[in-house]
Amino acid sequence: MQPSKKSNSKSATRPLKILFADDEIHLQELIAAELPRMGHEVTVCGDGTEAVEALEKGVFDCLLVDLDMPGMHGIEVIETCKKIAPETEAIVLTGKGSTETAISALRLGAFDYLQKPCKLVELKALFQRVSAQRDLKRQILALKRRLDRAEGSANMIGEHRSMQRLKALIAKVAPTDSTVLIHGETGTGKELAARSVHENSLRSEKPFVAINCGALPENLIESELFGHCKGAYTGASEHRQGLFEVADSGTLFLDEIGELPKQTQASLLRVLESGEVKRVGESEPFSVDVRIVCATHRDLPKMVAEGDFREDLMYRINTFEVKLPALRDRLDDIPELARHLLVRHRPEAARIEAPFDPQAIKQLKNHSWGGNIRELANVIERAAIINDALPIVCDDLPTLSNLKLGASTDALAGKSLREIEMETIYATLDQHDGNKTAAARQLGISLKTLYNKLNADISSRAA
Ligand SMILES: Nc1ncnc2c1ncn2[C@@H]1O[C@H](COP(=O)(O)OP(=O)(O)OP(=O)(O)O)[C@@H](O)[C@H]1O
Repeated sequence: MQPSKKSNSKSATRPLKILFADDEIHLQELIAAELPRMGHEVTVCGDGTEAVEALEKGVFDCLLVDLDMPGMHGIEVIETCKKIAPETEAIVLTGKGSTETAISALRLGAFDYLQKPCKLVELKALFQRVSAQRDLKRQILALKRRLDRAEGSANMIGEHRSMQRLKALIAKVAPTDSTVLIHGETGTGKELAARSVHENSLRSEKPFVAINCGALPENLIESELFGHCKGAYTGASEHRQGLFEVADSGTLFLDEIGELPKQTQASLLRVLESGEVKRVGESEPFSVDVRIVCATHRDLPKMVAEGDFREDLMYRINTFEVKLPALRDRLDDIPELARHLLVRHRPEAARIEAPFDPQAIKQLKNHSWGGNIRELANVIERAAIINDALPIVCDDLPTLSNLKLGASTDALAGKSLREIEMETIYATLDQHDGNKTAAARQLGISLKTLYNKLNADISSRAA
């Protein structure tokens, strides 16, 4: 989707899909001609039964319904509408003297009522309110989902060169509508980076909606992304908006995109290319204006080569790729990060010059941080629970050997120190895919010492 020109949608009335039901022919003709002129799409029905059929089949933003119609009464239509499509706003048209019935309609959840003969300007204003109300509802929904995952602001801590480069890239790409692909190991801050893209974009006032593509069963993911119609499958008892709709005019963050099932990859590609979404079970697509940010810890080109990820989708999403550094490659950022994470639990840490004892910082800097900042956040949270005073000291942290080797002392007993040392060296090399410079840095020894130890080990085995 390339919606840049639509991003001025902050105050404009969003085009609505309106269902109109009235038995008066001249009104049907008027509405069929005038509503499209206001920019809306309208389906006209001559009675209540027809309106209910239309509600069963499609999704509407708004139902405009007369009360006194032959056959099914308007009130019944509203009742049915609230059952099968609770998100559709109902507006009642009443003749003189039926104000009481209109009030019953409001009690049933109707949005408002208009008395006949009504003026087009009144209708227009009402649709503006419906549109604003729907925007608000979407935002609330998105906020609720965000709140569930609330983890503070999108402020990315880190002054290491790699972080400075990353922040500069985000600042450049954020105001555009380009799709961004964020690559990084687990816990490196991919979601935070995605939020930062959103918050620095022109869409910052609009919803930011996140979904972990690996967290939902294959049969639910399409419905979660694109929505579904009532009856689309067993258990779909009402129409439901998908996240593309919820994120409309905002940003949709597709976390762990590499985990998306093959079939959904095809559907997603269609949506990204056409800018149109079709709810599961619905035949008519509708346009959405969504900026996409994806993230993965997987090697997508490798997945493509192995046939697990669509090549065309990869090229569609990697327009702008950013890589998040692992925490072990920016250990100097640890003091600031640790303070930032501690403030979440102990606000007073923000005002203290040294909320951590220097030895504790040293211990934190010595660890390999396979789980990156998420792991650091857990260690800090645990420390904040153990120690209710500041500064945090070494005793409040898990012991370094446990952290570093990830092994119990039982597993080490019976081995010589030399064996343990070599096991640690080989495990660290494995972690760094054989990169000796990175392994030596993490082990806290020089590259030369690492070579000496490896050579000595090889010679002793050969002897
Ligand atoms: N640069 C940063 N500054 C401050 N906090 C950060 C930073 N990066 C990550 N965090 C924090 O670390 C935790 C993990 O971050 P986030 O969820 O964004 O990582 P992720 O890469 O998306 O994780 P996963 O791979 O598990 O999905 C969060 O609490 C987040 O706020």
